[in-house]
Amino acid sequence: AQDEVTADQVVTAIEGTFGVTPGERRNHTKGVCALGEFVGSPEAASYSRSALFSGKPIPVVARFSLAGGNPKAPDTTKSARGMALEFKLPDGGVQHMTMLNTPVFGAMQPKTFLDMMIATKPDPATGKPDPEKIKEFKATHPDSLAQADFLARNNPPASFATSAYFGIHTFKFINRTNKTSLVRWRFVPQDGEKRLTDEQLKSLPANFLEYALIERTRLGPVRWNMLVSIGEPGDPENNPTLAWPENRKQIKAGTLTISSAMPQKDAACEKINYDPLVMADGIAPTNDPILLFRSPAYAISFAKRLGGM
Ligand code: HEM
Repeated sequence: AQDEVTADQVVTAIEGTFGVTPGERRNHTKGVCALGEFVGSPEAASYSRSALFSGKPIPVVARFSLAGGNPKAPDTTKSARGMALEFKLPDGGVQHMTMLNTPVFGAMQPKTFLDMMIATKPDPATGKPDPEKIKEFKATHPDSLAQADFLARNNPPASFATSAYFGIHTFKFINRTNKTSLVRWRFVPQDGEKRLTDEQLKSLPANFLEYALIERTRLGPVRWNMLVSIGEPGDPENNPTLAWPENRKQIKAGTLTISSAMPQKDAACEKINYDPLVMADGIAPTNDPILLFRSPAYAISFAKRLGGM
């Protein structure tokens, strides 16, 4: 049954597919740290009483990453990119947002994610995943297709600074009168969305994203608009593989400014567990089974890497 899948099983399967880099994240292993701030808008404050939307600058510790447990994954890999944010609120509270550059996720239930890890495990004979197993996985897991399709059709970003990042899950905003709104958020780059060309996919070296972000922040701050869509009755609430209709009411909830970036070793983001369920008053989770499953999986990965495993 679906609910028999444990976080331990899934982290073990990630390790089986990608191997283990001791002391490092089991997933999104390759990444870069960054620092900045967020300023929320009054319109967002009417939907959420979170201190995030007070209008005062909120310090942010960010991490940009490549999906997967390979610390040497080429930056041209057609996998997801991540942006994780830790907001440090004035009252000492903390808010996390841990996002991908795909509008939807590739699993409706943890079992699909587990089966994907098992199906993509390299065959010892070839060192590559078995195409037959991947075919079989896709045929039996239709909830995996939308994200895979997005990644196949859209080349990876040319820079972490030229990508949009999506919260993917539905969350709840709760305002001062206790009114709850279902929301989905995304961060859209003021530098514009720019992807690698097919030519660059073939010609670029394995490592350029970290350097490009550090160089970009040296030229001046990098900004994203935080956009929030307000859900309507019937919009999928617990299914991160389904997008919402395009015409939902959308507000600008704030501006993220990244002012510096640095290699992750010994930097502020390295020892953060960007558990997406770390939330402050005014924002709350839905019952999305993937969202709820992430927390224990990240805790296992975090405990292992802190222990040098
Ligand atoms: C069953 C679903 C998922 C599992 C099992 C999973 C597992 C993991 C694990 C084990 C880590 C490393 C945690 C650490 O050591 O700190 C991680 C990191 C990450 N995950 Fe997930 N994940 C899932 C779904 C998602 C989804 C839906 C998103 C985005 C909406 C996402 C975005 C990220 C990002 C951006 C990171 C890197 C965070 C950082 O920079 O520290 N993951 N994931």
